[in-house]
Amino acid sequence: MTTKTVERATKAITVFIADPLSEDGIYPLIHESELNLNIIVDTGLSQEQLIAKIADIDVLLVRSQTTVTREIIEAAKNLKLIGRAGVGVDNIDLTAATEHGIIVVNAPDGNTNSAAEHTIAMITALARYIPQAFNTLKNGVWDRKSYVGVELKNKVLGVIGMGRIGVEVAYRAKGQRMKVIAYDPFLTEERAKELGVTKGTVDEVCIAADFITVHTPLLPETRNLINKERFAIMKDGVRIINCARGGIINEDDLYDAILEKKVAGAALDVFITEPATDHKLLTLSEVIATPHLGASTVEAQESVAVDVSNDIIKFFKTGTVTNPVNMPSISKEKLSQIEPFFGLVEKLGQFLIQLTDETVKGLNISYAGDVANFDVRPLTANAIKGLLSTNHGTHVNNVNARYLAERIGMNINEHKTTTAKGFTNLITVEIKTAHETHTVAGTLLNGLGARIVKVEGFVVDVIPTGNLLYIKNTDKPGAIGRVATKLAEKDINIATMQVGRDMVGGSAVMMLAIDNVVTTEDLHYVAQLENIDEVKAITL
Ligand SMILES: NC(=O)C1=CN([C@@H]2O[C@H](COP(=O)(O)OP(=O)(O)OC[C@H]3O[C@@H](n4cnc5c(N)ncnc54)[C@H](O)[C@@H]3O)[C@@H](O)[C@H]2O)C=CC1
Ligand SMILES: O=C(O)C(=O)COP(=O)(O)O
Repeated sequence: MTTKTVERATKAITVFIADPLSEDGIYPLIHESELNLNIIVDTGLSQEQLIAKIADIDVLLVRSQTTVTREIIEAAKNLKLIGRAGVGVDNIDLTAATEHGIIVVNAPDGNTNSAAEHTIAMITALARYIPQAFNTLKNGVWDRKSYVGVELKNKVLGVIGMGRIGVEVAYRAKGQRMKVIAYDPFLTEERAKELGVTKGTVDEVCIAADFITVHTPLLPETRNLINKERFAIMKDGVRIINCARGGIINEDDLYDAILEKKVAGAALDVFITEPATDHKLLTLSEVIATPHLGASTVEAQESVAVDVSNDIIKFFKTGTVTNPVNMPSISKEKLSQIEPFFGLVEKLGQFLIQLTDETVKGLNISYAGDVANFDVRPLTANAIKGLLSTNHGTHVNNVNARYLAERIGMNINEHKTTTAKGFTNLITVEIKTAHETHTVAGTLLNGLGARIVKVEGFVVDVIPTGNLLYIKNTDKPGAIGRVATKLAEKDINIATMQVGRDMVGGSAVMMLAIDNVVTTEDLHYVAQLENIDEVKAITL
């Protein structure tokens, strides 16, 4: 006997790098041997040029230069993942990405030190007029009079946004013997104490600080956070630093505040529109600036590129990522706890949607028993995926399931309880439409896999796979026989049959596993039988 080896060519995964990334940082991609990666580096493209090139790409990798618009996302028909080698994702249309089921990942830790160090450099340069003095000297003028600065020691630094970078800036400022007052919605008194900073509101920070630095993302709530009204309550001669995002500080109001001498100086690394070469703030001698260099160090660039490259590889190998932006972040350990339930919840969703012809308005999902101890958000997403994929097709995935459901007005509730009515785990999903409510419950049986154990409140034991018939009937003698006979007449073979009832002579259900797909005509045929109330075909 001869053995023939059939080599199956894996389809190449095209990774398109649209902004300059560290070559050393992308070595995980370059040296990846199991995945068939096709890496294209093409930077500095206009929107139109990028749109023309990305129809078939699987992964788009960017920094802050490329704005990933809805048009780009829609033009990239195969796009599965957008990687941001850095923190801020305000240049990516997250709504469009989520809507299209595209996962967005970033690299939140890799440039923290560099951004914090740059901020401290900017504070020092601002306090001592280093760029202005250097410029004068370069022009041949030895001017010691115009550049009398201020010390940092004992000055108050106001930090708005105490995340990764804000905290690192606060640490370093304390090294300069500055006093730090900080605001962050998540900063507790205990944490502030631990960090050795005073906790204040945004206004309290503005009132108390000699230097104010912002370290928040650009969000609707943080846009124009520092504006005319806030400048008005600041100390005269306050100095402002923005190494986070253009727009957190209102640029027009800052310009006016500098002209009015309210603000003694500003250090800016970021602008609302970048590149910002022709900006009115740059005409002011009180303003020093860098062209978005906060993360531009060898170390940060290598680190963020490694992180995002590793996440791309992880995604294509395991379907999970470490730094998701548009889906719940969940650790590997936590994911492995819920992994066995993924298939079950999806089937429960698929089952329910086939019980109704109406639009689903609400979904209640209850986790009982051991499963209630876990982070179940991805399971709920999978149940929704099961529910929606029947009508929305294959583009529903874990990334966009909840978004799509909420967009069509579905109200989603999760409930957890430790008591599981005799089961180790029990997941019950209920859907509500304008006129109907349907429920199904399932469990994982030790060694036997997934089972549907309740349908519309009736106890059953069904393997959730293949072609099923759900029949609701009145509990009268002969119903089962008549159904079996009719199906036989249509040449439909019954593989298994489960029956359940609420009480003798009351409502009853039959759950049949059948070998064929039934037609609408077959369903009508069975539905017309005596004492049969409802017949639904369910394919799982
Ligand atoms: N200039 C540059 O090259 C770089 C800029 N950045 C930017 O720096 C900023 C901070 O980055 P990270 O510290 O890594 O992010 P992070 O996510 O660790 O921290 C952001 C903090 O802002 C807080 N926050 C959210 N809304 C707020 C509000 N309304 N008021 C006050 N605080 C609020 C959050 O609670 C969080 O603690 C981001 O905008 C990021 O894009 C980051 C790296 C380099
Ligand atoms: O990580 C961030 O948020 C940054 O602003 C860094 O941007 P960059 O990657 O240097 O274009």
